[in-house]
Amino acid sequence: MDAPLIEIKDISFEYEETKALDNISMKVEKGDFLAILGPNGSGKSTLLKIMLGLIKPSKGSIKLFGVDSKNFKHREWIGYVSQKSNSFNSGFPATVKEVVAGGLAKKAGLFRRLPKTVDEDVLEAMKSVGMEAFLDRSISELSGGQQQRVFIARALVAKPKMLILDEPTVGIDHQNVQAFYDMLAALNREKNITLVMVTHDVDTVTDRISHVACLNQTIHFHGFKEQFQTLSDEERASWYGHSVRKIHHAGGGH
Ligand SMILES: Nc1ncnc2c1ncn2[C@@H]1O[C@H](COP(=O)(O)OP(=O)(O)OP(=O)(O)O)[C@@H](O)[C@H]1O
Repeated sequence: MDAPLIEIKDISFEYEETKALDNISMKVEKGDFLAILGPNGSGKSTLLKIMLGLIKPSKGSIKLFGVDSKNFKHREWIGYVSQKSNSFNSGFPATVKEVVAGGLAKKAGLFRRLPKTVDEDVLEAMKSVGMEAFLDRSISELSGGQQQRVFIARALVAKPKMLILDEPTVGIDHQNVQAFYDMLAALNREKNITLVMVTHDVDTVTDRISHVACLNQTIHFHGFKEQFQTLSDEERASWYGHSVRKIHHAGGGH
């Protein structure tokens, strides 16, 4: 069996006085579509940053693709779409094609030039997110949801094995959120890309994902979504201090 793509063991992290993560252990296996749920300030973004190697835990260890994160050499296997990527300066002059090709920069740095297949790679990435008709448009002309798809294509163009997404549906209206999650589910199923996603859209995502992790400083639940669906509202509320559903609705502006 393949090693887990992410294996976190007994990790803690503090920002000066604030304890953000307390003794977290979890695994992400190849093919998982994991939603990480939790209220504001529960450590979700911090956990993603640790997975990405952007910050180091104060305690514990992390393995990526079976290798200690300190020795892991294939950062291009892990694509990242950050929370802020779609809050784009509307005057930004780049075309969609240029933005997506920019996702090859990490690889290009390695080989000092873009691969000859750049146009094909960009087209393939754009097809995966259903946006091939928009290649020559200016990025600033697109809607929030369309821009978010372009940023996913930008992460996909480097052909990652896994994508980490921090609240990817912020700025996307409710109707388009459904189609957006369908697109992610297709990437997971058809392209076999493992997905780890922070989200507040509990009700909308549960049909598409395979696993759920509930975080509030520590992991209160991590398992198949079918197990998550059998938990009572009281049980979920006891981890959060208030109900997960309430978080979903109250989080509309988040
Ligand atoms: N750079 C920082 N300096 C100090 N404290 C921080 C910093 N970043 C986050 N924190 C604190 O660490 C805790 C966890 O923050 P984190 O951003 O990981 O939560 P989150 O679950 O992603 O929240 P949200 O849903 O609001 O995005 C919070 O108490 C937050 O205030």
